Amino acid sequence: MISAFKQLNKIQSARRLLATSAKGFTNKTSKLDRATLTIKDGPVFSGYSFGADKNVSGEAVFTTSLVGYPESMTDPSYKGQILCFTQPLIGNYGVPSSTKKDQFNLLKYMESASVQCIGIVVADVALEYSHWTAVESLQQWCQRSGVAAISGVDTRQLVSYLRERGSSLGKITIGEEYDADEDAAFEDPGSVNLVHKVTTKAPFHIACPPEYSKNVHIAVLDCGAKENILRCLVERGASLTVFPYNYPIHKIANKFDGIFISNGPGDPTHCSSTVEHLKQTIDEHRDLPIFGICLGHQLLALAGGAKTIKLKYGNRAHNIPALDLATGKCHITSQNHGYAVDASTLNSEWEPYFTNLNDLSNEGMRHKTQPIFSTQFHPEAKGGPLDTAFLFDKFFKNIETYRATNGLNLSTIDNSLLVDILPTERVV
Ligand SMILES: NC(=O)CC[C@H](N)C(=O)O
Repeated sequence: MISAFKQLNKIQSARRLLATSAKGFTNKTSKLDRATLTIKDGPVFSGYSFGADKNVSGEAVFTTSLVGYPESMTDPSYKGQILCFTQPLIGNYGVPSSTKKDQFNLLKYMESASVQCIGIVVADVALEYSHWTAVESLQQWCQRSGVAAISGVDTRQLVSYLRERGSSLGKITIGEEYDADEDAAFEDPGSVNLVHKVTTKAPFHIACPPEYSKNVHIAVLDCGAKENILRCLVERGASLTVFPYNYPIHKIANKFDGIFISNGPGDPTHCSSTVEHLKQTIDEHRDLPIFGICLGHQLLALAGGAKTIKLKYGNRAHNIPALDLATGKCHITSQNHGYAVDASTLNSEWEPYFTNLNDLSNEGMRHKTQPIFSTQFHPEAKGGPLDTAFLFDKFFKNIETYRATNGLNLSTIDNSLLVDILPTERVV
């Protein structure tokens, strides 16, 4: 099998070499170096490096999103992965500022301060770009960020393989012809606790500007929260205190109006302390609103006694249909996940909330008697459609009800005190 792949790849790389030299794979100043993408026990693709001069290894996954490469590449859930774009031309609108902030002191264009995937794979890279927000090219951004990037890959062949065999380990190596037989071990980012790498190292506080404030205070468990999730909470009127993912949140949950559990990278079963803390929070604070997204959904499910599974190749796209089991409506959703909740393991206290209409996997759940719900998809989008943004409003509605019944008894933390004593940004 492997030698058949090698044979095929030799022919393909010879063809590609002819095609690319005919096109003159150069930018204004330099010729692109050769690079190789090697899939463990699978095909080898030769192409051209337009990123960092660095060999990387990780899980190779693909997204079918058409736009949003800056958002995807800075999404902490992609930590340690090699991301293949099926959209054949990537980079044509350049890359916006990675430091510019909005009125909430959140990054305006990016989902975190740095690129999180370790490498990208594209069929064709646009070395020239044009967009009013762009400050650099994708090539410049990858080089500056130490991210390996390979173009000239037949991404249709790669994705056919990954769909057939499932997500696989891969390597991008820079330089002349590369011999896969001399390969060192492939690194499996799924074997380590990736959340530990992306979570804030200490609590920080985001104060809601007075013109937006509804005096709501939410505790966020940061498993690698996307910036736009934080924005969706703050712009609806909440101040946020953001905690490391393993913070014993049950001990102080009564000081907040609600708990939010974020997205994040890797296998949810690596976060056993979070699961334990959530279990206690659910048991001890029975009317406290809780909302989880993606990894947050999976952790809540584990806390509720359900199980998670690894999907064959995951769902990474901006157009995945999810059936709302409460209303019978279909929403188009943004997704990025490799694991899923096994809905058949939800106990009688929980019910499925949404179902994926492509592969029928679970897309959300809700508690039957407590104000707790969660989604596998990303209602905050960035990139992707806003069909399910109403779920943030639902969380705030639950908070309103909670405050109406518990307001006077709530032992809240003085917001102005937190502004004074906590940092205002993620602690790295
Ligand atoms: N976006 C996410 O939070 C991803 C969750 C989890 N790491 C998965 O791959 O399933």
